[in-house]
Amino acid sequence: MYMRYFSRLFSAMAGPRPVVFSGPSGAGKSTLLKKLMKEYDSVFGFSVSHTTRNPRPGEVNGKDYHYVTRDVMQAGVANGDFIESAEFSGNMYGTSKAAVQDVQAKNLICILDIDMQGVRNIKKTDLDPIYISIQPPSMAVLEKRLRDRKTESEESLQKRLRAAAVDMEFSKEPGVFDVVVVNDNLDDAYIQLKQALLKEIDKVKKINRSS
Ligand SMILES: Nc1nc2c(ncn2[C@@H]2O[C@H](COP(=O)(O)OP(=O)(O)O)[C@@H](O)[C@H]2O)c(=O)[nH]1
Ligand SMILES: Nc1ncnc2c1ncn2[C@@H]1O[C@H](COP(=O)(O)OP(=O)(O)O)[C@@H](O)[C@H]1O
Repeated sequence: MYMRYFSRLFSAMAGPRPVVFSGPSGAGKSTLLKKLMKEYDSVFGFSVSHTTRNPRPGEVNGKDYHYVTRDVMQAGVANGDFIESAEFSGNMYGTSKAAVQDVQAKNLICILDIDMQGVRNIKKTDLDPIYISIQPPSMAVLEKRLRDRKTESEESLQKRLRAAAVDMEFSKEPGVFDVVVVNDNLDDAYIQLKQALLKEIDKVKKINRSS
């Protein structure tokens, strides 16, 4: 009870509550969070994860991810530099302590885009974020979006679809997510997302106005 109170108090002192975005690969997390960060650029900051996967065309090192080798990533994890890390579709991904601290130091709402293992692990920390799951309307739509995105090999696509089926079930577990947004029509999904975050957005705007 007291521990919970103090961890809340400390996270309040550290700045606004972070937001976790999770959901299947191809559900639309990047699309939605980029829209959000564009509209509210002085409110949200992105936690730049590390990954061992190769950059896609258009992705920028240090902005979308920190692209590193497995050796570098494993050394960082062993050194305690990461809040959480996971293996997804044959690659390592992880949130460094520095990634979150960089955003919180600017008094911005820190956005984490992480898979379901990341969600489970973040729940064991005192980060206390708002958990949002972005889900596709169906498996068929998800597959079409992933194919149309043209970023994955057939093997990678199949791995992502297998993980997606597990993720869709996970999102239904009671008490895991604060909000589940089904991304069918993009504009509707975006409105739902904004609705879920409005209170936190207003808080940050107020704090930043008065400082
Ligand atoms: N646990 C964890 N998952 C991450 C992290 N960064 C990205 N992911 C997840 O890794 C998965 C694959 O990401 P990515 O390769 O960018 O593919 P995409 O989701 O299809 O664009 C997605 O589910 C991301 O949410 C991280 O730092 N930690
Ligand atoms: N509501 C939507 N309707 C149609 N296409 C969408 C919608 N949301 C996202 N997309 C497209 O689907 C693909 C996957 O979205 P993306 O944001 O990359 O997903 P994620 O980050 O969850 O892997 C992208 O090509 C994106 O442009």
